[in-house]
Amino acid sequence: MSTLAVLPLQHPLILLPASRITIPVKKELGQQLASLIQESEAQPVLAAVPIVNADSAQGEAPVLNEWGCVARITRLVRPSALNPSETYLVTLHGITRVRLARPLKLTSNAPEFMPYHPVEYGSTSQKEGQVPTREAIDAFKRSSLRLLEKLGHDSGKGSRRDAWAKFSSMVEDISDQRAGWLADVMVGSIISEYADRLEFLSECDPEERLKRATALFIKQTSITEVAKKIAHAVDESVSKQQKEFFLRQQMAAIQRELNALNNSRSNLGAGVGSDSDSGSASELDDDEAANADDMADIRRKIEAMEPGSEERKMSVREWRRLKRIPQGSVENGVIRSYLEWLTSLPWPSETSPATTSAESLETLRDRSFLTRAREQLDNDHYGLEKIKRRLIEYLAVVRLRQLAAEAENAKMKAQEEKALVLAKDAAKQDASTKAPSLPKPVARPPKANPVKGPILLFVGPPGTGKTSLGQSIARALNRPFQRISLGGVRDEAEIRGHRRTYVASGPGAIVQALRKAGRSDPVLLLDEIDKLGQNNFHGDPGAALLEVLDPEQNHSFVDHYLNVPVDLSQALFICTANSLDTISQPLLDRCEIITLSGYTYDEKIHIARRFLLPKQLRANGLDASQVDLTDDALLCVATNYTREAGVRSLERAIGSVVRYKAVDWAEHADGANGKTPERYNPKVVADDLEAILGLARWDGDEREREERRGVVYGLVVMGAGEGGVMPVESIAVPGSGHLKLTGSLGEVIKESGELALSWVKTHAYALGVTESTREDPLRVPEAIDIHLHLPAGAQKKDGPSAGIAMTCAFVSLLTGATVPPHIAMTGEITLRGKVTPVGGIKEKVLGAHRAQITKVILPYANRKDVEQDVAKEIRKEMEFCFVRTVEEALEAAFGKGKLGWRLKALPLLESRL
Ligand SMILES: Nc1ncnc2c1ncn2[C@@H]1O[C@H](COP(=O)(O)OP(=O)(O)OP(=O)(O)O)[C@@H](O)[C@H]1O
Repeated sequence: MSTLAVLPLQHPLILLPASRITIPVKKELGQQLASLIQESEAQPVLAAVPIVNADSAQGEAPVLNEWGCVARITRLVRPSALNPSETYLVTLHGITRVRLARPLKLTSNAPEFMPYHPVEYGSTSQKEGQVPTREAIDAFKRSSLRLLEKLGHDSGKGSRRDAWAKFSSMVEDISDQRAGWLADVMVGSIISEYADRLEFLSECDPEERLKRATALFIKQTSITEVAKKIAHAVDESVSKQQKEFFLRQQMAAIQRELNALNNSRSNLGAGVGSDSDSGSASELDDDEAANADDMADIRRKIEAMEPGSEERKMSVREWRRLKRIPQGSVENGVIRSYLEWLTSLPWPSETSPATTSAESLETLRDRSFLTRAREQLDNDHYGLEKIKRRLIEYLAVVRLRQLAAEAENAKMKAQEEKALVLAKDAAKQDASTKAPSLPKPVARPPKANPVKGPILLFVGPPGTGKTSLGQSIARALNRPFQRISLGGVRDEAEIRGHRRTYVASGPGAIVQALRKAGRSDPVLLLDEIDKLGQNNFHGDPGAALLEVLDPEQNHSFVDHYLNVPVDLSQALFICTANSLDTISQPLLDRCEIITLSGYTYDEKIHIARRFLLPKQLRANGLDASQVDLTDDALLCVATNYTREAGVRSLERAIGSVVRYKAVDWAEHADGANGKTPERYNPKVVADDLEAILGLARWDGDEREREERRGVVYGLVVMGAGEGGVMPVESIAVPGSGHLKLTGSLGEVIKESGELALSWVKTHAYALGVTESTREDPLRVPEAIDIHLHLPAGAQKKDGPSAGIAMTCAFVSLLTGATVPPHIAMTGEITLRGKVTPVGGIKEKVLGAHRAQITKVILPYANRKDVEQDVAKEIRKEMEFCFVRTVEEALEAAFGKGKLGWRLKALPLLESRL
């Protein structure tokens, strides 16, 4: 009997001989173990005895097993210095069984220290040294080999399987004396049942131990078998579910087919449009039937595609992929929507290879086509004579080219057919002599030359009828009309589509429009191309448009999403823009510019009467007898409420008036508030407008214009292409002879200001501002700065056309003479005092007319613009002064003799220059 330190092992830990465990121990215990290690020379041993009652963790006194295991402490890991409260880790290696010589009673805090206790080694008993009987060893070997084989089989490939195989070879080779030891090793590593292990620990007779191990292994083998069987059963039930799902899917497909068959039968029986059966079908079945119908539709469309064409090849490829991919998967949805897009485009088909539709061809062939087109334009738009004339020319060209292309097409087709007949004859002759040759692939039939008509670009302020002219052209040509809004398009993909790899990708605006049009020859209106985003990291949307608009390239336009060339050569493109400034040069080069500059009041009244009022009456459910808008009232709306180049706000205002009258009429008709239908007054006069539309926005605007020193009125064209009047204000402030320019001015307009001041300084003596030619009017008699400002500072302004207005402003400021507020001017000046022509005359004159300016000063070279572009009524109503020099401009602005010229001074100055 000897004494050993007893280490109680927490429930359910057990250490068997020949096994190893690593367990955490508390600080006190760790320290005790550490001192044990320090005291002993070799690796110290202790008795690891399991605590058998599971409740000891909850504070009950622990009960130790009678048997334990002598263990060698092979390793002790101390907690780190940084965190000393951590537990120790001790690794024990079981050596042999040990029995407590007498029961050891522990207090509840037992695991915190190791008592020394007398023990008896199992090996000292006589039984331990005995060799087990042959039968026991054979039974043990058999059972362990069987178990190991099962474990190896179930663990699949890898290191575990190898470990079991190693065990097997050990079992086979083990000597009879060592069989007990092997039983310990195997039970330690295979058996996990606590009670079994505890019992096994108490068995010190090798014979008995082998028998017990045999029993345990047999039990384990059957457990493994049962577990496998259960797993297999679960597996089977899952695959059964899958099978059931698959069969259900098939059943649904069969059901759909039967439904389709029934539907077609009932349609045949009851005639098309009958829905006698539909009541009995469930909504849920409808969905499936619709799905099947869609697929059939896609299939039909693919079959109708021209054989051998790119689109057909692509569709067939995708269709096959679609069939392979299970329904309901994401990929299936992606392919399906792609196929839906691809098949919904108007591709040339086997039956109609020519891309221009029969209806539009018929319209073009009609001899009265141009007369009808003219009628159509007249019916839709008032005035715009020049533009209509240009559009008729355009339509004539489109017609001629299209007809010529058709003729060419017919000729090519005839040739092709002839060649085909010849080839067939030759094949017949060949067949009689040789083996039949393979059929040749069908090539795309000959195609009409693309119609390369000019691309029209309508430029003008909002509401001048650009979009509606495009619609009229489409109506005249009997083609579908589609509008593609490009305002704010920054991403090339919006025009060309996103590649299919993107989530939620789709085709671009062009392909979408083509699908909506349903024909390959629509009129496509590219609206607001001046608002197209510039080149950025999303690509260049303008560049994509260039390809669309280029007749040389657009017969094979590739949308990123479809990835199949689309023929756009039959489509007619019309662009619209408010101004040309932001349109890129290459894009402008492709277009023929048609300018719509706005309407005179007279034209507006006509447009309102003929088009806008009837349209609004229709929209609001009234007829002409219920609203009588007098000319005065219309003019008042146009002048005081909606001062614009176009007629959009006018239309809106008329809409408000009509709605007001609609309410009024309804009240009278219903007899509300003592009103009767007889007392209803349809007339709307100018005085009623304030009650309907509120206070006039522009009323008295002219009165605010004042005749002041240093202020003159210039003419401008604003961003949206609208002409108007802008004051040029200047004041003198104490300073040192500098010029300050404000109002968000660009480089050119700033230079123009400096130019004007230089001219004025040079002519200061002649104008009587200074007493000698050497004096600087900004320094003598007092040193001043001139501050010139153009209001609406938030709006960017540029261009040279404010030259004469600025000169007049400086002259007015320095001389004290003033320019009357009914005069406005535009014109560029040179350093030598010449007035050179400027653009936008029509818009500016119309703007001046709207602002009730009665006299405009313009460069002489712009005379022809006024004569050609400005309506007669306006020319009659306004006075035009065409000037060649600044002196003439000053005289026109200030009035004859108002400025005290020292005439003799001029030649002197000239010669000095
Ligand atoms: N000459 C005209 N005759 C009859 N109606 C006209 C005329 N000009 C414009 N309209 C009408 O004015 C309205 C606005 O025209 P539209 O939409 O074509 O303007 P837009 O020039 O395209 O403007 P935006 O630049 O804002 O797109 C339409 O209802 C149109 O029918």
